[in-house]
Amino acid sequence: MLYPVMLNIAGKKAVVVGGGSVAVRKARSLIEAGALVEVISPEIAEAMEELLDVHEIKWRKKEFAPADLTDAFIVIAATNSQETNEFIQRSASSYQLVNRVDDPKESSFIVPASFKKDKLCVAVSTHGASPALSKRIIQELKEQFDASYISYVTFLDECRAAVKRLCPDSSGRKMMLKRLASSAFEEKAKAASPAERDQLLTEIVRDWREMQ
Ligand SMILES: C[C@@]1(CC(=O)O)C2=NC(=C\c3[nH]c(c(CCC(=O)O)c3CC(=O)O)Cc3[nH]c(c(CC(=O)O)c3CCC(=O)O)/C=C3\N/C(=C\2)[C@@H](CCC(=O)O)[C@]3(C)CC(=O)O)/[C@H]1CCC(=O)O
Ligand SMILES: NC(=O)c1ccc[n+]([C@@H]2O[C@H](COP(=O)([O-])OP(=O)(O)OC[C@H]3O[C@@H](n4cnc5c(N)ncnc54)[C@H](O)[C@@H]3O)[C@@H](O)[C@H]2O)c1
Repeated sequence: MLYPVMLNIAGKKAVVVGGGSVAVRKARSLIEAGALVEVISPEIAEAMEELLDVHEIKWRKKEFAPADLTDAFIVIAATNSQETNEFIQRSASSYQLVNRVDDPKESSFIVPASFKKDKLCVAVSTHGASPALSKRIIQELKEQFDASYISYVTFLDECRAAVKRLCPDSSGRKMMLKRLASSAFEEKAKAASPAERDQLLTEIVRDWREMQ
């Protein structure tokens, strides 16, 4: 069983070895997360050239060598050669995170299918059993999270900051935060205007104060 996490890789060096369609997909998501991406490959696909045109990423036009991994936080072994991918993995230090796109069992992490919009991220993995199914599950889940849902999540972020500021005791905070996350509150918040939303938060804080 793998351990699911949300990694902060902003400003960290990410080395993608290979320049084919799989490398492109991984490079794109690393860029979105703010990593400093370096692509190592003698050849790159057109879609990778397009990424190079619009983003601050480096392309080292060469075959992989262990020195390419210096200072890398994350490594993606995405060549079409099993031997090379294995060599990349063996060349990494134990503290570097390595994803081998051809071998989930030997990877220190695998990449889930995901949907990200503002504060909401939904990720699905089948532990490599069926990446195509992970992708389909995400496409189906995506339907549930329309613009009103995303703005509700953004509102919850503001509410959380307000509740932490206003309420010093942890059980009161927990009570309010659970109420904000309830489906009843979600329905009200999604239908409300910004001014009405502020009023909804005020009511929750008022109810808590009355209980004191
Ligand atoms: C989710 C997604 C994220 C991403 O890559 O960004 C992702 N693969 C995606 C798509 C996809 N990959 C493949 C197909 C063809 C259909 C099929 O095989 O099902 C499709 C579907 C398509 O392309 O439509 C083929 C494939 N994938 C792997 C192998 C090697 C092997 O199994 O050994 C082979 C066989 C190669 C061969 O045939 O030899 C391995 C992995 N792929 C993973 C992730 C990790 C496990 C995720 C999980 O736990 O579910 C893991 C283990 C490692 C990793 O890459 O991290 C991304 C969807 C992005 C999106 O939503 O658009
Ligand atoms: N994880 C996934 O989601 C997934 C999906 C499909 C396929 N795969 C696996 O990923 C592999 C790559 O798929 P692809 O479609 O991107 O392949 P591809 O053939 O399009 O690209 C391979 C890339 O690796 C580069 N390369 C080869 N040897 C190299 C070396 N020694 N050093 C640096 N770069 C080197 C090539 O220049 C090329 O850019 C497949 O062979 C398959 O095993 C994984």
